[in-house]
Parts: sequence; C-alpha cells; structure tokens
Amino acid sequence: MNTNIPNRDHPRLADVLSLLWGKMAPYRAAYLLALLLGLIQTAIVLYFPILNERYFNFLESESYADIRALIIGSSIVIFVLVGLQLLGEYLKFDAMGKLQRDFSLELADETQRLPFEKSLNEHSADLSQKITHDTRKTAQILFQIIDVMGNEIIMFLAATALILWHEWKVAVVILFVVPLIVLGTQALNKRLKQIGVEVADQEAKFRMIQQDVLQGMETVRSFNAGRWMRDRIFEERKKLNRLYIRKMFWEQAVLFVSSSMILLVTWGSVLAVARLAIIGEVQAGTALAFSILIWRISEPLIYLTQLWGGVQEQLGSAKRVYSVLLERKEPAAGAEPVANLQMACGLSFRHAAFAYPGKAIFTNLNLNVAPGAFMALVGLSGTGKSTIAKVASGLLFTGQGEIVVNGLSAAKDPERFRRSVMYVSQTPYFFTGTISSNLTLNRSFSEKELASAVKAAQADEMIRELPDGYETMISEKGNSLSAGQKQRLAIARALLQERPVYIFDEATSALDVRMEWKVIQSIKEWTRNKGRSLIVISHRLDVVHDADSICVIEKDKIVSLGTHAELMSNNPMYKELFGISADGVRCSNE
Ligand SMILES: Nc1ncnc2c1ncn2[C@@H]1O[C@H](COP(=O)(O)OP(=O)(O)OP(=O)(O)O)[C@@H](O)[C@H]1O
Repeated sequence: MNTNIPNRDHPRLADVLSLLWGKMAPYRAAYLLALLLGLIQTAIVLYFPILNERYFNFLESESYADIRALIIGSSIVIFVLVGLQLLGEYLKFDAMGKLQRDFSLELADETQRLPFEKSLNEHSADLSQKITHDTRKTAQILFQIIDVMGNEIIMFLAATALILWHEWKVAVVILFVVPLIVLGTQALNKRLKQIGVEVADQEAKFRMIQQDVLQGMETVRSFNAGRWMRDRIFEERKKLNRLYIRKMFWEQAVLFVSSSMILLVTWGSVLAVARLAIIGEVQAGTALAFSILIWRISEPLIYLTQLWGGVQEQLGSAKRVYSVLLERKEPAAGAEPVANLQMACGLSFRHAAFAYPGKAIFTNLNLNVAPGAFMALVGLSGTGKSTIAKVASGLLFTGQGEIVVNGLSAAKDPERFRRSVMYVSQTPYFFTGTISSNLTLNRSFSEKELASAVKAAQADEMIRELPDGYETMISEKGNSLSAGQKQRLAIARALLQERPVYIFDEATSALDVRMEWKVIQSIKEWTRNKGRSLIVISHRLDVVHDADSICVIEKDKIVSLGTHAELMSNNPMYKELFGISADGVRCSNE
C-alpha cells in the first residue's frame, strides 16, 4: 500500500489521482491503448459535421458520383473505427475492474492489520462498506477524470479548433467563457464535496442498522423488537433520502448555472453565423457545419460540469477509504520463515501495560509461563483475563513493555509471533463451508493428524453423527451447530496447528460438566505429551486445579500466583470460588 499518503483530513483530488495511478501500473499500457481507441469516437462525432458540409456542397455542385464515393468511403472507415472502439471499451472495462479489485483487496488487507481493539470497536458493516462500496467509488475518480472528462475535453478542444478554422472570433469568445464557468460553479462544487462525505457516512450507517437487524434476528424476535428496529431503519433511510435530495439540489444548481452561461453563448454564436450566412459571407454547408459543431462544444461543457459534481461526491468515499489507510497498522510480516521455531518454549510478559481507549486494564505485568508448563488464569468476571489472553496471543498490543515467545516480540513482529501462540475463544468463528474446510482452513493434514486432533477434542463421535460427516456444510457463523459442538470443533482446529503455546479462553464453557472435564483432560494430555505450554482460563476451578501454577486476577492485576494447595491456604477468594465450583459439580452429579 502506498505509504506516501499525506495526512490530511480531506484527501485532495491530486493525491487520490496519484494513489490510483500508482496502482494502475500493471494495467497502464492496456488502459492507455484503450484511451487512444476511445478517441475514435470523438473523431467519428467530429467527422459528421464535415461529412454534412461536403454532402451539401456536393449537392450544390450536383455531383452524384462524389456523393456516392463520400458515403461509401465514410461507411467503410466508420465501420472499421467502431470495431476498434469496441476493443477499446473492452480494454478499459478490464483495467477498471482490475483496479477496483486490487484496491478493494488492498483495503481488506489493511483492515486486517488495523489494531485489533480498533476493529473490535468499529462496526463490521462500516468496514465492509469501506472495502466494497467506497473503494469502488474512489477508483471511479480516475476513470471519470482521465477517461470521461479527458474525452469530453478533447471533444471540446477539437470542436473549438474546427470552429476557429471556420469562424475564429466565435471560438475566442467560447474559450473566454470556460474560466468563467469554472469560477461560477466552484463554491457550489465545494458544497457538493461536503454532501458527498455526509452521503457516504449515512449510507454506511444505514447499512450498519440493517446488518444489526439481520444478525440480531433472534433477539429482535424474542423481544418483539421488530417494530422498534423497523422505525430505526425508517429514520435512517429518511435521513439518507433527505441527503440524496440535498445532493440532487446542489447538482442541479451547478448544472443550472453552467448550462445557462453555456447556452447563452451558444445561441448568441448561432445567431451571429446565421446573420453572416444571410448576408452571403458564409456558404449554407459551412453554416450547417458550424451549428452542429457549436453543440459539440456546449454539450461537453455541460456534461463536464455535471461530471465534476460527481467527482466531488466520490471524494466523500475517498475520505472514508483514507480513514483506514491513514490509521496506525500492525507491522507487516517479514517474508522469511521464523528461524529455529522452538516447539518447547515459554511465554513472558515483561513490564507490560495495556489499556482500551480510556480504560487501563493492567500496568507493569510480569508473568512467565515456563516451556511445557500448564497455567490457569482465574478470577471474577470483567477483571481482565480475556484481555491478558488476547495480549499474550499477539491480538492486542501492549502500550509499554513486551510479550515474548521464541525470542519474538508481539509488538515488533506480530504476524510471526502469532505463529507461536494459538488462541481459542469462548465464541469461535466458523466460515460458510464444510466441517472439514473449517477444521483445516485450507492447510493440508494427513487423515491421521485430523482424526487424532478431533479425538482429543472429543468431537469424533459428534462429527460421525452429522448427516455428511466431515463434508457436512456449516451455515453462516456455524449457526447450524450447538454452542458445545462449535467449541469442540474449535479445539480440534486449534490442536491441528503445531504451536508451542496454546491458550484456551473459556473454550469449554458451553460443554456439560462431564464433557468439559474430559476435554480439558484430553488437552492437558495432548500438550504434555508434545511438551507444549498451556494456558487455560476457566470459571470452573475444579477442572484447572491441577495446573502447575494458578494465577488469580483481581481488579486488573495479579494478586496471587501459586499451586492449588498454596492458594487454598493463602487466598480466601480463590478458596471461596473453588468451593462454589466444586459444589456446583457435586450438585450436577447428584
Ligand atoms: N473492546 C473493548 N473495548 C473497551 N473495553 C473493553 C473491550 N473489551 C473488554 N473491555 C473491558 O475490559 C475489562 C476486562 O474485560 P475482559 O473481557 O478481559 O474480562 P474477563 O476477566 O475476561 O471477563 P469474563 O470473565 O466476564 O469473560 C472489562 O471491564 C471490559 O468492559
């Protein structure tokens, strides 16, 4: 991605064009050829007044053979030119589609490198609108300016040159009017640019609400909140419609001002030439050619002012795209593989601090998980366990201090750091596709590896019972599976990956007590046999009480670290939580 993006609130047209032109590099030659072929259309349009002029003059001289030669010759030339023009259109559309595809993909990549806490707090519909709709509109600016506007400008200049040849005084007046139109519509265009930003933001907001309604269908239906949601959609759409009307008003204002000035000059010129024809200073054919050519000047001028308004609106989308481009990013991954990736290695927090915007979660945290050790993180809700786990996994970044695995620092080399740590959350995500594709995520594993990970996660029987086994399709976000099934599949998926450190963040919370115990035992055995480090976060202390060390988090800091026996004797809160947890298990077993 272009790193030389000026840090301005509103991107300038020149900056956007230079960014897009850079991205066009692989398709530039084809596009330039398309532009050249596009000039054919201008040539054909401009040829018609000349054809008419000759036709009329041949009529006056009563030369039928010349007329026949003129028509046949012109038809053949135009036929060939139209074929070439088709080729030009194909090349242009191809280049345009490729630029839009690349730009959208690059923005999606950039979004993947946004700080995790930033993407957590941005609505996915807003990001998706930026990646799809806003990149497409931004890319269109290049084509509007170079291709469409370029063509219109060439048409205008060529027609002016032809008029200059016929009647130079009229051409000078026309050229004088152009700067007046630009100045006259500048203030209106500024307004259009601002409305462009408002429209793009409101379109994204409208999409967010629609997505919320679809994703929260269960809650909407359970709480009979359909009417409230409908009213919200209605309100947002109403605001959008108002903006569309405002946009239309300002576009029309630009059009009205520019068209009035252009038409005034056009009709004035037509009258002047008509007078010259009447007094016999110009031939009838020349007067006809002139009146056709004058429209070849005024039409592009009117069209250009309209297009210019469209570009102002597209700059609103560019502003939203730039908001992602200018955001701080994770460092890009190094190309070379991690040298000496030790499978038996620990994880260390060194004087680490982390804060969500406006909220410190921990300061000066020092914690070591020894190679091959099993550590449990426990504590009351909201004390920061998941945050510590996400920082340890290289998803969230510390403001101070560092997290180190295999000699790699999470903040300095996040992508390679993450190849050493596997994080499994309580609510795993599944992609639309088969069970098998969700387990392997497009990597190849032998049948034996797959079966062994699935068995360790206690998911083998469950998969066998599904209608198509491993080939069973999972619907969006794994909605066709139970919460416990999803958690076991997520554990199998994690165990398949060879990582030195595994972190399970309440990853078995949806399982029944017996199944949870079996899965945790299985995970412990799996990691112990392979010499991997294991961190488990759980509210059920009885399933993690045999950890090598247990870390009790309270009010965003570690208050105790020790074995179960040590904590039972020196941490009353741990003792209380363990008692409740064990009682719960006893009750559920009775
Ligand atoms: N994306 C976020 N933006 C801002 N604050 C957040 C974000 N995620 C979590 N928090 C806050 O950070 C604090 C710690 O949350 P965290 O999820 O780490 O706690 P936890 O101990 O794992 O809780 P639980 O046991 O309920 O899962 C909470 O006060 C929470 O509101």
